[in-house]
Amino acid sequence: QKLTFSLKIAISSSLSKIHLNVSHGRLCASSTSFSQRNNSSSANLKVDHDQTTGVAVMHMQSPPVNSLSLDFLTEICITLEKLEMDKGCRGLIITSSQPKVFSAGLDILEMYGKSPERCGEFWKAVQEMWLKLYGSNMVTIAAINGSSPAGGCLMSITCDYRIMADNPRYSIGLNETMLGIVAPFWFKETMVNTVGHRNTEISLELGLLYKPAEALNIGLVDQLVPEDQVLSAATQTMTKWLAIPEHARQITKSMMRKSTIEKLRSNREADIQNFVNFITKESIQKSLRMYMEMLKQKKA
Ligand SMILES: CCCCCCCCC/C=C/C(=O)SCCNC(=O)CCNC(=O)[C@H](O)C(C)(C)COP(=O)(O)OP(=O)(O)OC[C@H]1O[C@@H](n2cnc3c(N)ncnc32)[C@H](O)[C@@H]1OP(=O)(O)O
Repeated sequence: QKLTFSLKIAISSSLSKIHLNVSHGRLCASSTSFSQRNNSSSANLKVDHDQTTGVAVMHMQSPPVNSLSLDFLTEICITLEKLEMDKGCRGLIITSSQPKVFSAGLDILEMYGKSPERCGEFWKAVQEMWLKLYGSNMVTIAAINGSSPAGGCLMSITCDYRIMADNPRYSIGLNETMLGIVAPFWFKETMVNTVGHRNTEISLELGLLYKPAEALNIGLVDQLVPEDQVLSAATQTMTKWLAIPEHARQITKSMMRKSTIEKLRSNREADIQNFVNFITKESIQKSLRMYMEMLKQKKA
């Protein structure tokens, strides 16, 4: 068996000591005296990358509700690509900086009144985000510190592990049918891979949104913690996951997810066409309009 050693030397003028150590088959160079942070921000994302632990925390900060617009999805994909390529990043925690909401899911305005070309571009970006996250070599943890409907739930279940704030005002689930739309096969399969066929069937047909305790009960999330401990619990869990021999964990993850990923990879164009045909239908546009009106009325 071939062992791959990656020599990670973080060069910084402020660091005088670099120590070599071997950890789970990885030869690492790390500082023992300082924690090196590499923080970056784009318009709607803040990434704190701790070079010492190899863990990046991606804070979504797209007001008001982190809805996934084409621009926001593009930003997320670029960030994921950079982190994936960075040998110094082994773990990713995704969380929200917006109060009460992890992500409201796909931006409904991207699916309403838009040209077929634009809808196609949007859907390609949704696919891209899913492919990058579900197929990531990094350990990925969703620190769900607010509501997480539809695409927000999808984002969460693409991660390896989910920790949710134990606040009954929050909910999570694939509620697409409540909008009069249908969760595509790869949303469905990610859900099946998480909570099993029967739970998915009930959940998707009824468009259920689960309170944290219910979500824990069906295995949609893995752990509930008090709201102010979501990030610290995610960091603790990350340490445990990163202690597993890396190549073995990565191959196992790939084995578990490969067939679902391949199904989309080999059908991307058809899936885009399917989405565009579906979403531009007059009846579907009407359902989306009614749903948006309902959201506004709820507010009034
Ligand atoms: C065959 C298969 C083919 C393929 C078939 C097609 C497949 C498509 C798959 C779709 C996947 C999706 O994710 S569809 C998206 C589903 N998402 C949802 O149902 C979530 C809807 N939102 C909510 O429930 C709530 O907003 C929630 C997130 C809990 C936050 O509640 P709050 O009270 O804090 O905030 P609100 O006042 O409701 O919202 C603040 C503002 O944000 C707006 N807003 C909220 N969610 C939004 C969203 N997703 N997109 C845009 N805008 C949104 C509201 O309208 C408000 O706008 P102003 O009034 O202007 O301030």
